[in-house]
Amino acid sequence: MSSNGHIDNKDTSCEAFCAVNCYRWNIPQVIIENSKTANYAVLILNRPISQNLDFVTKMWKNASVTITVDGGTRQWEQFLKNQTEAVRKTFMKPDLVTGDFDSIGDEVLALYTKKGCKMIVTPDQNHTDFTKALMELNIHCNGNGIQIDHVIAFAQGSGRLDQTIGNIQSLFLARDKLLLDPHTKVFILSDDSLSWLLNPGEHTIIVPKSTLKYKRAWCSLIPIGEPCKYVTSTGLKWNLDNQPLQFGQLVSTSNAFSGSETVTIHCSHTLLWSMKIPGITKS
Ligand SMILES: Cc1ncc(C[n+]2csc(CCOP(=O)(O)OP(=O)(O)O)c2C)c(N)n1
Ligand SMILES: O=c1ccn([C@@H]2O[C@H](COP(=O)(O)O)[C@@H](O)[C@H]2O)c(=O)[nH]1
Repeated sequence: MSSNGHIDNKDTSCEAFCAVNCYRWNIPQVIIENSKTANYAVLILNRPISQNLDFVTKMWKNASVTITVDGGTRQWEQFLKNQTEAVRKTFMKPDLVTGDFDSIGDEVLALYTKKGCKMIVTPDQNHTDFTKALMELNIHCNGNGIQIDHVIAFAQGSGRLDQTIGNIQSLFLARDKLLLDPHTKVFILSDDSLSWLLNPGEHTIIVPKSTLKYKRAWCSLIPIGEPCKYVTSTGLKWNLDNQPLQFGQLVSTSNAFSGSETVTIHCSHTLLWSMKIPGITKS
């Protein structure tokens, strides 16, 4: 085992990582009951917002910190434009607007500056605007005594593939470069897909009832960046039993739920987990 408590890639025995990292992912709390039980930040990345008004309103209003990221500010403005005056008034301005401001557009830049938003220019061209927004979120939280349990980044799988992959890189950077407090978890929400990294270790995922009820609810386990030598799962339609996941070999896409309220995953290396959250998009 490495000094930071993670499993070395060379350490291949299943038993070696059993006692190391245990995680419980209460997804109903993250996505459905957030107002009561969690402190979180919302980030709007530069993709059209496809979730329904009720969901977006709830997520935004109950967030401890809200950030629109560069062209994400334009997307937010577009989302508001499509709402009634009454709805528009209920949305406060974002706490921060960040980015290198190459895609926010002059008009929206001027509008949000005039609204009195805190505009933070992040010109560094070695990191994406998403990654830099996470860094600014950390500075904001530290400076204002805010503790957040998780971050929900509104994104989409559509659009530029390099940006979609870059967003997954941001998940790795947040974890490996400690961009945020280590207990703060980062989720990407694309339409009705929620995705996050599973560290090497044991995971229990509490599955929302809406997902269990939904006939075609899917989930996936993707070995991003490196093969995952051992994966054992319960609660899935196609469970893994101490099996490897690796591109060119086996990758668990289009998996499904068995009906159990919890899924357990025991993995030797990092996996990207994605799952369907029904009822949060417009259609
Ligand atoms: C090896 C390497 N490849 C590529 C880049 C270029 N690069 C990486 S992140 C980044 C900023 C991207 O900004 P963002 O606003 O997130 O995306 P954009 O819409 O401008 O492409 C740039 C230019 C780099 N600095 N180093
Ligand atoms: O196709 C896309 C484009 C962008 N993103 C995410 O949004 C931020 C900000 O993008 P800008 O183009 O600078 O406005 C970017 O860092 C990506 O995280 C995306 O996901 N897909």
